[in-house]
Amino acid sequence: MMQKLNDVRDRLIVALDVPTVWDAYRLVSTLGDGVTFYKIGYRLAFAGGLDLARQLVAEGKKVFLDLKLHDIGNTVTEGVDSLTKLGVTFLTVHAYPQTMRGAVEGRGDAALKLLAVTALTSYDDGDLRDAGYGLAVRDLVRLRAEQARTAGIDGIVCSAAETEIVREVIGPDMLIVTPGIRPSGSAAGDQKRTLTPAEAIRVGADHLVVGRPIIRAADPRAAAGAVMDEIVAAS
Ligand SMILES: O=c1ccn([C@@H]2O[C@H](COP(=O)(O)O)[C@@H](O)[C@H]2O)c(=O)[nH]1
Repeated sequence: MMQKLNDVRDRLIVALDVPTVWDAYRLVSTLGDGVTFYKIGYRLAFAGGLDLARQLVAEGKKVFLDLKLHDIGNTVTEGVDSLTKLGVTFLTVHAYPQTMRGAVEGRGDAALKLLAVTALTSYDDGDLRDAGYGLAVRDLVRLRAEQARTAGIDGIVCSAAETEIVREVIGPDMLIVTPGIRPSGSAAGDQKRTLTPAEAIRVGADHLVVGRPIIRAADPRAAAGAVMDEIVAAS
């Protein structure tokens, strides 16, 4: 059985979607000990974020590398093998069967947990149709969750709105990580499938990813504290 993270603070993952490593450090220092888990995505990864990932790990933080890898199986295998050396906790790949099998092979025995991105939380059924898919979001998420479990992936990225159907498919041990979290009253921005922190915890999400509602808040530390209070109260 997979060991799930058990410090309640680890349930909140703050997306470091800032332009520079310097901005990221400033944010990490502002947020302090209340935030233990950070996500590095495209913006920072392409601006020195991989070295930052190593550094944050050395300082005792957990890091989620949200690179959403997708390529031919062999290239994914080799890329994931390189990333196992960083010491990060999570890495995303797109939930295509070849990609997921390649990622599992590249991860080998390393501690890195692989998460499969099912359907981006900025997509609704119309966006999937535009992209050439014949399935509604919920059906695609269900199918990809089944394929992820078969491939040996450790967790699923989906909207918290799909947590219950995903849990039915993957069982109790795999992780469910949910972006598209919006505290009530905060702007959705480009996110289309959103839930509040309390709702996401109540339906069974393991980790909530929050970016703009915290990092663009006038007081990011207070915003993160409010999300954490909701998580604790709903847990
Ligand atoms: O389906 C997905 C997969 C990843 N993300 C990432 O999560 C954060 C969300 O940031 P917000 O500012 O809270 O919207 C962002 O880094 C995305 O790249 C996602 O939103 N949806």
